[in-house]
Amino acid sequence: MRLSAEQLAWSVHGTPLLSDVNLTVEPGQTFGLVGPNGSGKTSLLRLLAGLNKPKSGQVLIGSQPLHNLKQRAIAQSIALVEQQADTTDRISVRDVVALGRTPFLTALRPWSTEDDAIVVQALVDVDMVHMADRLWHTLSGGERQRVHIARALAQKPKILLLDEPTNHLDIRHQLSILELVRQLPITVIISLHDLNQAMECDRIGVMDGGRLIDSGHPNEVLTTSRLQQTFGVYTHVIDDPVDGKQIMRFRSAV
Ligand SMILES: Nc1ncnc2c1ncn2[C@@H]1O[C@H](COP(=O)(O)OP(=O)(O)OP(=O)(O)O)[C@@H](O)[C@H]1O
Repeated sequence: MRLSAEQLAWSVHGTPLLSDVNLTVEPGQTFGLVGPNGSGKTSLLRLLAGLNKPKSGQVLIGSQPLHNLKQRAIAQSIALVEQQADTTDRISVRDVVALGRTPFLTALRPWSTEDDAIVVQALVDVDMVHMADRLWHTLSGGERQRVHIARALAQKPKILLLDEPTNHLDIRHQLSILELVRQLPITVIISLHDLNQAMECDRIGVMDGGRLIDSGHPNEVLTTSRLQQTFGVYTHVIDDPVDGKQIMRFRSAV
């Protein structure tokens, strides 16, 4: 499903935090959102998920303006994995993931064995099935992160929004989650601080000061001059002798 933002702006107490964001992510694409701390990545993802209301402009899923849809209808299409989602409830890992099925349950369509299977598959996908009966509050940061991703996968979204999903993960789980996300046949927007990992996305958008200042193919967007100007680092680009891909080496802060 296509996701677009048209002339999006957002402000808090009169302070503009996002301005003039125009973006289209085609069905099935993985779009990497990068930018320095405070550049507006989380704010944009929350607007795209319908959690914050734009001050002006609109978000479209397919051809439907998001603001015309009820929360339940949005949740049937879009899943968001936030950076800091927490709960103090005594709830098992399996039950956290089962929450992903909530938008699809009705009196006429109660919980079924199909939902059980979807929950188990989501736990398998993030390598957490062995902890299905553990209580949420006993998990480590990285384990919680993987459970949140499983909850979003159980939602079977057409559009998946992920806010720095790898920030607590060990390297093996970083790579496996990114590989999983890239292979999903759905539209994905993922914010990432690891710019070498972002290079694996189909397209990249760069946020700076609440604006989407550039977007396009990773090689065209993450140039050494962009890294210097926007991220404040001097970078060398080298070719990986194994697969010929470009690797960025960050030498020093500007
Ligand atoms: N509810 C709010 N009230 C006031 N300021 C806010 C609010 N939400 C975000 N901001 C500010 O908006 C700016 C963008 O924040 P945002 O969290 O979107 O950045 P980010 O690019 O995701 O940053 P990071 O890489 O550090 O996670 C920051 O300066 C932040 O302090």
